[in-house]
Amino acid sequence: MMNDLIPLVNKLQDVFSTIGSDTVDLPQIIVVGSQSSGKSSVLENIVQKDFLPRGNGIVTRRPLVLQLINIQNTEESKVEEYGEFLHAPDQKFTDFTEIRREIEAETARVAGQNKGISKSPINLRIYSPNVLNLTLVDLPGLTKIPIGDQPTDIEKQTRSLVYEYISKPNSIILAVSPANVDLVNSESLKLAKQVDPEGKRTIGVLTKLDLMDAGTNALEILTGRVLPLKLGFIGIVNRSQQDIVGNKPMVEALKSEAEFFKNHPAYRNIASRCGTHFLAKSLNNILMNHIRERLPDIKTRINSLITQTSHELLSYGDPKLEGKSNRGALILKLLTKFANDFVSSIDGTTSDISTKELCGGARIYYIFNNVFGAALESITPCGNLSVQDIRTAIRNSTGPRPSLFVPEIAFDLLVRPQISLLEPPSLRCVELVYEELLKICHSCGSQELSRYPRLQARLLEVVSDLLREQQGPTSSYVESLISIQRAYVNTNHPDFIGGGGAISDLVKKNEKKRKEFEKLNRRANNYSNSSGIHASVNGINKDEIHDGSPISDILKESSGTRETINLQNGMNNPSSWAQRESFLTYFFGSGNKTDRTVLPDQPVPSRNGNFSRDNEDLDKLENISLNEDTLHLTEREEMETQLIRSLITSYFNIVRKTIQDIVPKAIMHLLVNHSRESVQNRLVSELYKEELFSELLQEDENLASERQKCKTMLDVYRKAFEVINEAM
Ligand SMILES: Nc1nc2c(ncn2[C@@H]2O[C@H](COP(=O)(O)OP(=O)(O)OP(=O)(O)O)[C@@H](O)[C@H]2O)c(=O)[nH]1
Repeated sequence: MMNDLIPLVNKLQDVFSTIGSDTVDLPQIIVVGSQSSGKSSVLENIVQKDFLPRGNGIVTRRPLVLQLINIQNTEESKVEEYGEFLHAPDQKFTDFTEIRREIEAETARVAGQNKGISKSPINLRIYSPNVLNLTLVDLPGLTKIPIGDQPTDIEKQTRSLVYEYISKPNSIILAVSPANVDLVNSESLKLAKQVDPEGKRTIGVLTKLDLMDAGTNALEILTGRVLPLKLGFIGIVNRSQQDIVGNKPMVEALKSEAEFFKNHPAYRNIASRCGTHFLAKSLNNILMNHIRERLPDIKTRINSLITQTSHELLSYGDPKLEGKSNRGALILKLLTKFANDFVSSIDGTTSDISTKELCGGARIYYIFNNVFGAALESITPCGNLSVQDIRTAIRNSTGPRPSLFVPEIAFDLLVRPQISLLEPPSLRCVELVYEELLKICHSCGSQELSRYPRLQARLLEVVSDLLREQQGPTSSYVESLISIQRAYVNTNHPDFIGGGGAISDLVKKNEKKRKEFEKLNRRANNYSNSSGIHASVNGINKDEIHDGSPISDILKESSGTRETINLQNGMNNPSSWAQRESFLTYFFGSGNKTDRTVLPDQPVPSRNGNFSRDNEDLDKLENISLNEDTLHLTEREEMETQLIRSLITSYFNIVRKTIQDIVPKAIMHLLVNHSRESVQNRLVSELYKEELFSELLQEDENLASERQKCKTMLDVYRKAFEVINEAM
């Protein structure tokens, strides 16, 4: 069972190499060393074959994933040693020189001739009775100076490649250092220390022990007294350059190595823990234990990858709905999903509600309450009406001769266009909601739907058409809501300040005040003209008028202070009370529209401010509004203007309230709810047609390939899981 672990990881390695992903950190031994430290020699010794490229400069320029598989000789026959590349699975390399050539060719193919390095690994598997099961990754040697046409940042590139491999927590670092160089200068150990500071997963390999200066030895290092590594240091003697040139056979080299340790005075006692054979055995043990330790975690990891990837695959579409016979069901499903998304977005029940901005239904309510509300509020009821406009209206409604009820006609005349001011914001409100609905429908849809861009486009088209169809009638309806308000000016509205009831109340109140005042006045006279009492009477009266009387409210709303002062002065003067009352009744009658008080025929001011009973030429009268000197108003005109303003404001506020209330209701009913309720039916009736199916379900190429990739990954993970399950 233990011995099956390395082949198991080899299998996993192969499985994962097909997708070129390192989503799973598999246990493997990474060989790291500076150039000429003897890396290749160590590997060749382990394999007991010459098979690695040799030469000057960096020879290893791509990671080499070397899987060693032990095969046993049978009693009858000796098995054949051979190598196999993952990139050429059908080729069996029995000649190891061919393997070297293939590595060189494959390196050049991807990394170029004598140039830089590449991250993409070469996978080589060697079957031999002389190897123990092992998986090693040989990496480019750490270099300092670029040579040939190597890129100037070759050192950085190599380092980052090495770093990438050794920083994975499941990898074991085989740090090769030559014994004839001070250990503190070992590049491989320096790098290993960065990713494994406690030395838990680093094995030190000391090469070139035979090249150390006479009288020196590495016993201190090999026994772990210089640098404590949990997995220890192992001393090695590889073939020298001379041996290589002289083609010294591998078997001979291993023999010489064993002799070296056995006979060396310093290493004699630790000879059994030195040399290539011991290294291979140790690595095999270390790797097996390591795999056994990591396997449960790896299994869990693969399991979660399966879940994750199945989920992702599902997001591309239900595999049960694949195939021609299921096209109808698939379209229906996608239509329904789209319609449901649209509805739940409006209802605010969608699962992925944005937290960054208002959207969907909430945004529609925001439009109603804030945008529309603010737009209506910002209209000043008489903002665009000058004193002159009002007086011109009064004069125009008077005609050539001053007649009855003139200011009421003027009020009517002036208030209608003011009501029209409510139309643009109301129509804008319809537009905003329409745009929001369009936005909602653009945000509906899923990964699955985006797989079918034509269907998606048609869905959007159909819903946009539906919305557009509804927008027209909604706007017309809202327009007519404003027209309705303009059609009849209801001065009897209970909230209207000029309403019959309100005015008669005002008149009654004023009458009461007048009587009280007269009573006080009489009493004051009885006190033989005591000046102190007079003052107090006047004081009381003034306060009362200022305090909450409807007319003073009207005045507060007015903008012109001059008019206000005039009117108030007039009211403070008891003698003008009768005149004031008749003035109010003149405007509004005595509370009964059919029974209006007729004002005595009074003179109307002409353009030069004089009263004239003569008939004026109509044309001239119209021109008055253009004439500067007409701005001089009589007291009476000021009062009229002021009152008309107040009436317009009061009436406008009533209409505005109604519009603010009714327009959102109309939009909800005619545009939002209607689209919400009919979207599903509309989509089905427009798109659920057999003859459209194949066109609508044309897949997006990119997404189709993404989905395929996802499917392949899932297959790989499932296979890996199976492999582990069989072994555990
Ligand atoms: N005498 C002796 N020479 C060695 C030993 N190890 C390696 N060499 C020599 O050192 C030189 C470099 O060895 P390689 O195995 O090619 O070193 P490398 O680390 O793989 O070098 P690159 O592939 O260039 O990164 C060769 O000439 C080897 O013969 C050793 O233990 N003793």
